[in-house]
Amino acid sequence: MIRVSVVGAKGRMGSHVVDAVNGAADTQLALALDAGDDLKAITPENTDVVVEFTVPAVSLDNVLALVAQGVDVVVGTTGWTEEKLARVREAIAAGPRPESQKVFIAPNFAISAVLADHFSTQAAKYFESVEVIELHHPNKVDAPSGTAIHTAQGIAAARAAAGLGPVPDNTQTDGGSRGQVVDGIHVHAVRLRGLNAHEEVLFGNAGEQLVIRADSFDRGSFMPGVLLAVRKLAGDAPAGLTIGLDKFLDL
Ligand SMILES: NC(=O)C1=CN([C@@H]2O[C@H](COP(=O)(O)OP(=O)(O)OC[C@H]3O[C@@H](n4cnc5c(N)ncnc54)[C@H](O)[C@@H]3O)[C@@H](O)[C@H]2O)C=CC1
Ligand SMILES: O=C(O)C1=N[C@H](C(=O)O)C[C@H](O)C1
Repeated sequence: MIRVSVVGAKGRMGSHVVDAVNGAADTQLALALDAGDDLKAITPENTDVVVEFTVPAVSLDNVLALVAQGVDVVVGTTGWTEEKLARVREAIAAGPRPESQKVFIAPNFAISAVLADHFSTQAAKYFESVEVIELHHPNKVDAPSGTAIHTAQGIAAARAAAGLGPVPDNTQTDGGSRGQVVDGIHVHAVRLRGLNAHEEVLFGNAGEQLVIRADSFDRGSFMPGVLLAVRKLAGDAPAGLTIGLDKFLDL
């Protein structure tokens, strides 16, 4: 049995992870912690893998603490920047298990979103225009979504590798309607009661359009991906920091 501790266990995602861990035949819940609890309770003696779904403001500190305690971590929380990722790599190198420590961070665990991201990166070099729209429940604290940032970054990298220039845009005045620009790609965020997690990537050429869309209607859609990551970290995932569920899929 893989012993799994959950940090952020009372949250929307954390509570689903607790249920998923309790419901799977090969995992068992070790500790379920939330704000105010002492992370030091999680040790290699009681936990094989920690799953961390909290808030962007605290996730880095949680991961650094867990790495210092020598436990492997699956992270679903958003808000990761290159600077924060560098801090995690440094912590692994300076931690108690530099050769075997595993940390896995995924902007999205739903297969539909991972594939939409993957297909968007593939499509990127064939289109002059592209914009990303993400749509979420209004309780979400960050905008744009971590997934949308990741998608935009992947599209921008693919465009750069193909030698494409900037997307065409003759906007002369903008009060914010053109969205946030991530690596040159415009990203728009919608918050609407009734929605869960959705992303649409619009590609355009003269006379044609491609739309790639992923819809997660229920948080249960993230759980197979979370359990896959837990099993990979308890199994043959490489040591060090790994980013993106696509690394564990045969894409
Ligand atoms: N990677 C993925 O597939 C997905 C990622 N997310 C991301 O996961 C994160 C959490 O989302 P939700 O569960 O909807 O948020 P939420 O607000 O429902 O849950 C966050 C939980 O973290 C707890 N928390 C806050 N500070 C803490 C601390 N220092 N230590 C331990 N627990 C602490 C809160 O009390 C709360 O229970 C967000 O960043 C969200 O964007 C959400 C859905 C899917
Ligand atoms: O807060 C959410 O709900 C979600 N957050 C993640 C993100 O910001 O990309 C993943 C998914 O979109 C749901």
